[in-house]
Amino acid sequence: MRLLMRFLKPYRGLVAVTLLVLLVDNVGTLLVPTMLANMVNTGITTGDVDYILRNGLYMFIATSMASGGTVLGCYLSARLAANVACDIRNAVYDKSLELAASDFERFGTGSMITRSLNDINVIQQAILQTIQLVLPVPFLAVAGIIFAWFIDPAMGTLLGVVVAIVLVAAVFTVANAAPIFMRLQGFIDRMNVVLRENIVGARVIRAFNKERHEERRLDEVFSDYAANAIKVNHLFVGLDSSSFFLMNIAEVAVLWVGGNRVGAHAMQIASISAVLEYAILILFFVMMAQMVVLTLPRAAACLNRAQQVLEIEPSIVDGERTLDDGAREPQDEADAVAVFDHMSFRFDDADEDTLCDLSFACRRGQTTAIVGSTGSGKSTVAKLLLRFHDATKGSIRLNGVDLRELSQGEIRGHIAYVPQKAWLFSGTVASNLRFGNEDATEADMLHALRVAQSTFVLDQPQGLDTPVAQGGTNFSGGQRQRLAIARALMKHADLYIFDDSFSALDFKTDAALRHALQDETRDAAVLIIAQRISTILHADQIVVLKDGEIVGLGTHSELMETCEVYRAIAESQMKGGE
Ligand SMILES: Nc1ncnc2c1ncn2[C@@H]1O[C@H](COP(=O)(O)OP(=O)(O)OP(=O)(O)O)[C@@H](O)[C@H]1O
Repeated sequence: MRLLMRFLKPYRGLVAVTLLVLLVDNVGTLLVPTMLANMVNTGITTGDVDYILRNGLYMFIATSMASGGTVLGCYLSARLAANVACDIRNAVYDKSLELAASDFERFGTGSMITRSLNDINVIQQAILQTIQLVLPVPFLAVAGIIFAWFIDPAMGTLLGVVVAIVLVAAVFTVANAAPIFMRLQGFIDRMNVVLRENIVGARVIRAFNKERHEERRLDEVFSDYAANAIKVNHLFVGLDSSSFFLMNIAEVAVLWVGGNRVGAHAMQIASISAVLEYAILILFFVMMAQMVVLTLPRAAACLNRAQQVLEIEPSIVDGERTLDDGAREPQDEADAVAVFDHMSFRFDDADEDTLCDLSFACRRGQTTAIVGSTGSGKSTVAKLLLRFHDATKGSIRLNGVDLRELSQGEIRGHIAYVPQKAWLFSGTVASNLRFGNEDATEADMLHALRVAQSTFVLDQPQGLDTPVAQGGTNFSGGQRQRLAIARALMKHADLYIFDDSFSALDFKTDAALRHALQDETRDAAVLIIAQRISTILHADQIVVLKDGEIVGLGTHSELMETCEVYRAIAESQMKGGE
């Protein structure tokens, strides 16, 4: 609730105007039955045309208030709900970008998608329906009973008793329904996770003939959701029918008691229809409010889930220093761009260090390579440099400043990164390249494409405007890698990181690309993570990792003589046909 208040606060004015408009609508609606009764009881029975015309005008004004108020109220409340939902959605998204990888993993991608889309839609609907259908109920009920009481105190009392009975029944139903709605959101989360896995991994499922197995798994998840949704529908059906039954009973009671009162000359005939209208109006709103209130626990659960994301304290806190603060490595290390200083790192959920006591420097104008068997921690080195995680022991410095003292934006502004899995965004080649530099000219883009050996784009009829599907799936693995490299080259960085970015390239393209890169990155440090020895053969220094520890550091020829692990990797690849 606190969260909702926080997001409603900027719209205080809109909230006030919306409530005022709804009040005008409700007052108009309540006045019409009494005016109609007066017109019949006084105007028509006495034949007073002036009275009928005057009262008709008042009725017209009241009806205009009611109908105008309804239209405007619907518009304003829809606008308010949409704005608040949009703000919550943006806040959740912004927070998800702030979170460190380990923070994000606490929720998982599937749950984050449900929280950002489905949950916030539920909140939006709840805000809208609460304003339109729940908030008017107390006013309509109290004012309607008072109006009926003024027409005839006995009828007012009768209406009060009926409304009280219906309200007690509503409270009872809502209390029983709340847990079912709370569970529903959890099932949606689960469906999202399993569906995502199945859609993304569809080809693997087919390749392993696991369609039946996955169908059963999905069926289980869908059935759980369906069983719960059916319970919800039973509830609504029960509620609907009992509400209409109570409404009809109330109408009969009003006609019965009203008829007797007219027979006893205690009330005039048209007053029965006025009281009947108040009864129907109040009971209809109570019925609708009941339906909405039933869904509020679900909306509260959704709000709570959004709050869980918004309240999480990112485990990576931005520092305040900038790289222009003047700190530099000592004179003899002046060319060091990134320095690992006895750095160790352990994942939160791991029992031992993934990287242990790493010490090496990536120097300006030089290429540093990292090799090692799979799982030895190569990609983790890149992620630490980008501050997706913080070192557990020791430190990493960028241009002489400890990464923990810098903001993530500052760090990433000085690093160009090509991830292991080359991911492209839906759009065009140009829009993907501009991701690296918003102000890039066409000449900049063509240059980056040439360096990255991606001129195949220019052979396409649309050139730079060639469409790119989500993830870049309309390109081959090697083409995607080269476009991701071109995107990184759009940025003028101090450090270029290529995480296994040449693995899908043939040897000729790999060699041509590395040759072109040399000129391009002459003034920067380059870090290449690779599995293939041929890719890093000419690196100025090669770091050999084994189980997260450095077991060799030197050039290719030095390591061939001194490092057994390196020699074993190199020899296995030579035998493999290189
Ligand atoms: N988010 C994580 N939580 C826990 N452990 C992780 C996580 N990510 C990676 N690891 C572990 O850290 C180790 C190093 O992973 P990393 O991806 O750095 O290896 P790599 O040398 O790049 O492997 P590859 O060559 O296969 O890409 C692995 O044992 C892996 O299981």
